[in-house]
Amino acid sequence: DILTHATGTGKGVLGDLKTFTTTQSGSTYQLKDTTRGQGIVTYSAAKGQPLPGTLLTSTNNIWNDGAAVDAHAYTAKVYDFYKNKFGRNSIDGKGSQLISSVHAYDKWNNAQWNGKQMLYGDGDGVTFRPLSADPDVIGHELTHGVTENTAGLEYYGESGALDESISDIMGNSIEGKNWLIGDLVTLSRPALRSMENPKLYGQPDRYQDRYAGTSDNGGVHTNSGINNKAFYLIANGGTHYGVTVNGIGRDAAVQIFYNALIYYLTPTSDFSAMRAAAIQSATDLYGANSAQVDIVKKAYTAVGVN
Ligand SMILES: Cc1cccc(C(=O)O)c1OC(=O)C1CC1
Ligand SMILES: [Zn+2]
Repeated sequence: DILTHATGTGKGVLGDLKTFTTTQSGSTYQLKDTTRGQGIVTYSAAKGQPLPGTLLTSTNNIWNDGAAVDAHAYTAKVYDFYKNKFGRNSIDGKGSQLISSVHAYDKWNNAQWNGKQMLYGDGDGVTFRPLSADPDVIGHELTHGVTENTAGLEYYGESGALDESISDIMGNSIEGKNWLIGDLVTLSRPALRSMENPKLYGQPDRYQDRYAGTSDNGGVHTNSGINNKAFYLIANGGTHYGVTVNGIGRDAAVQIFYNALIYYLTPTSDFSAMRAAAIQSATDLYGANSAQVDIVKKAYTAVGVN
């Protein structure tokens, strides 16, 4: 069969109509976008099929699986963000295929990068709705893949919290609005995490209040709040524990963190190394005596990281 790309239409989980790129193969359409890197391919892993599950197809290019529509359309949005803003071609920089499986497991309140692909649960309808419905979730999961291919931050303790924070920072920058993570998919509360006020959802907002226990790989989803707050202060500005920081905007701030990720962070980087990496990236971009470098220093001082 001759394979040509086509434009599919469908409603996302929240009932919003969207268009996305599909592949026509004879009289069938596949949820496969061959116009981006080596492809964006979206599967259904319903009923516990072995991953990635069943490639989604349609006979008329009109799609009614909202979770799949969102996963496919938002993965293209994340791909375009990395390509257009950072010149990065997919997770590995070489256009590697972006594979997503929706309906993973049973009422799974989780989203995951499993080292090879993205997985999205449907949620149980109490805690979460289907997790691919929020672009910051897709940006978060795909960024775990980018981090693995770059700094390789170890997923434990402080380096693990940085891995989590970098994923939140990229996911938030891709969504490009508010400072909440997962706000479109959480049902039992307004959001999963707040970068503006981490304490709203049980995260520390300064280093001295960090979690030092062993649960959740040493608190990777808890202590990420400290670095998320530093990003918020650099991007938006604010006064935190008496330290006032002027914001430089989300767009400039995320460039500092992407450069830190690909040039300076290493598998065992801790919070202090994150501060140094962000200062060095700002120095590279704006000069040693720039206002931006001073803002980065102030933000990390505000969250107690020196
Ligand atoms: C919902 C969830 C549970 C456990 C791990 C993750 C994880 O990917 O670390 C997860 O996904 C997120 O945090 C996304 C950003 C909302
Ligand atoms: Zn994560």
